[in-house]
Amino acid sequence: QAEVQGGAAPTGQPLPKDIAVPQSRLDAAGGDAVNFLHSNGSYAQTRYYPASQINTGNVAKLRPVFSFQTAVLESMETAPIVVDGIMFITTSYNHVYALDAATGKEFWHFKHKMGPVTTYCCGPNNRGVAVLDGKLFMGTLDAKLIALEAKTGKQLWETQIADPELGYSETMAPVVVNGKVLIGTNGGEYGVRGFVKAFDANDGKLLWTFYTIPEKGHEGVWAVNDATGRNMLRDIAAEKAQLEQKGGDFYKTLGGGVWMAPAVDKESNTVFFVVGNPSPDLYGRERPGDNLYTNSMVAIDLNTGAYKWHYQYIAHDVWDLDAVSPVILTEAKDKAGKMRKVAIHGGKTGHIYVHDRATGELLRFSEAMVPQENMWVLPTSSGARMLPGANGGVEWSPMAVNAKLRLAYAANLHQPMTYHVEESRYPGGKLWLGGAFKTIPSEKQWGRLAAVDIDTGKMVWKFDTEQPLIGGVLATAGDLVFNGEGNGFFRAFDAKTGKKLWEYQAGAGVNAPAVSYQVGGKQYIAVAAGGNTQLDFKRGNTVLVFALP
Ligand SMILES: O=C(O)c1cc(C(=O)O)c2c(n1)C(=O)C(=O)c1cc(C(=O)O)[nH]c1-2
Ligand SMILES: [Ca+2]
Repeated sequence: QAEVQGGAAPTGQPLPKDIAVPQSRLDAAGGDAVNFLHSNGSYAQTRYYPASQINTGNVAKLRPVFSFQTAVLESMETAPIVVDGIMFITTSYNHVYALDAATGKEFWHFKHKMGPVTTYCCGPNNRGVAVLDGKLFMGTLDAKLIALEAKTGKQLWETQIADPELGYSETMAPVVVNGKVLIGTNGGEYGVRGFVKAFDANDGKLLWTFYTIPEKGHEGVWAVNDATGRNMLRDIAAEKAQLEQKGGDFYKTLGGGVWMAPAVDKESNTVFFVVGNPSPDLYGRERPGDNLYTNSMVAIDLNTGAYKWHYQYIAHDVWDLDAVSPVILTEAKDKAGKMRKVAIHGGKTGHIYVHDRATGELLRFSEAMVPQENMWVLPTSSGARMLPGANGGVEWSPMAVNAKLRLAYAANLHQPMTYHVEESRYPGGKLWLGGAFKTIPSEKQWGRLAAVDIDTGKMVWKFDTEQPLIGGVLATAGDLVFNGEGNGFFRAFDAKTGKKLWEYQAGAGVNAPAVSYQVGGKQYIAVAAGGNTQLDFKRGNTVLVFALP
């Protein structure tokens, strides 16, 4: 139940104006070339920004306008939200700042009063706020949802989403729609039972819950192959015998986090998201069956949370290959050449999957964007080498789509790993991997920004980087693509060719998705440079903002 209070008082001063973002503005956000109202730009999450003042012809002149430093020197994954010249950013450990988006002047600073228990697997991250009317919403590491008054930073209410003692925690940016705040959970490394919940934006009351692990039927269809038709080397007979013997009660600890923002199709009233790995990550004997709906795309009803369809990429995953990069809603050709409404996902597997939006039917999967090897070798106690490693392919990094060019842009990793398994029982809300995935020190790691034709699945261009890429992509109507690297380089590319047109050294890892906006008719690009915990890229505490001179 929601309670009003809990948070520390914000420091600073109120905004000089009211923030007013009614539902109509959120609905129109994809065509709004002034603001950036959703963490991934719109409910369709294409991260395609419709302003072209900064474009292929002039981006070489892009230069910093200001750098805003937070008080928290830890990994930054925030997607700034920009409303009428005011920017809202978050940091690790759930601080929120409101600043002038043209000058960097700080208005207020809110610091969440963290509870004693936090159980995040991969860094104390936060990926941003959501906005509706005059309120901001943020999920916290101690598994709360809080609402702030946007004008002052004062906390309006907070509600406990789930029990952090059991491994529940929040890193994702919520999505607000029709008065509901939608949020999932992390905890795939802790034996949670994953979900997406809807809370009332007015008071934080729970409206519905969709569990990503059904109580009955999580064994699925005993799939032999993955989504691309490769045999996953399961011992189905042994799994069936295990299920017979132990029963299906382990649904309570089967994992299936949802830790990136869902997409929403208002026309069909549908919420689309992808579900992370089963628990424990590498030790499959604890959890016979397909482990539905882990490693799947899922569609549910916005009003009720009722199941519509799912498509599972990897049944009975034993490699921590979460489906995680946020779902994008766009259109693409089917095999017969007919344009269809689609939902797409970039996998840790290194494939982009294109689904019919109404049915989930897999229309195509792209060629592998990064090297694959030994798929699907089973983990062993001494370690089995398989590519991609457990971070992907595509990590949580949101992709972008330029529909005019028919291209999806994906930030990839190449990180050779060995997968190790060890017998392991549920440790009661503590980290529960059932083994380990280890990078191979003698093998080179690198990254790849890939542009994939969504109508054919072919990689049209690629730009290889020194370091594995994590953080996400922004595409703009200026035919540009923006992406950062852990070594501090933030770059702009020609969206058609992949030619590097501009770069800037930020001094700390640029491992967050960029955004764009305009103030007073001038277009800006903003990105956080705070490094990344999971890949141990150099930490920083800065949001950098760029514009033309
Ligand atoms: O299964 C999960 O619940 C879960 C959650 C998170 C997270 O919320 O940060 C990550 C992962 N898994 C994960 O597997 C992973 O590689 C990862 C990287 C990061 C990050 O922020 O850089 N988070 C997470
Ligand atoms: Ca995971």
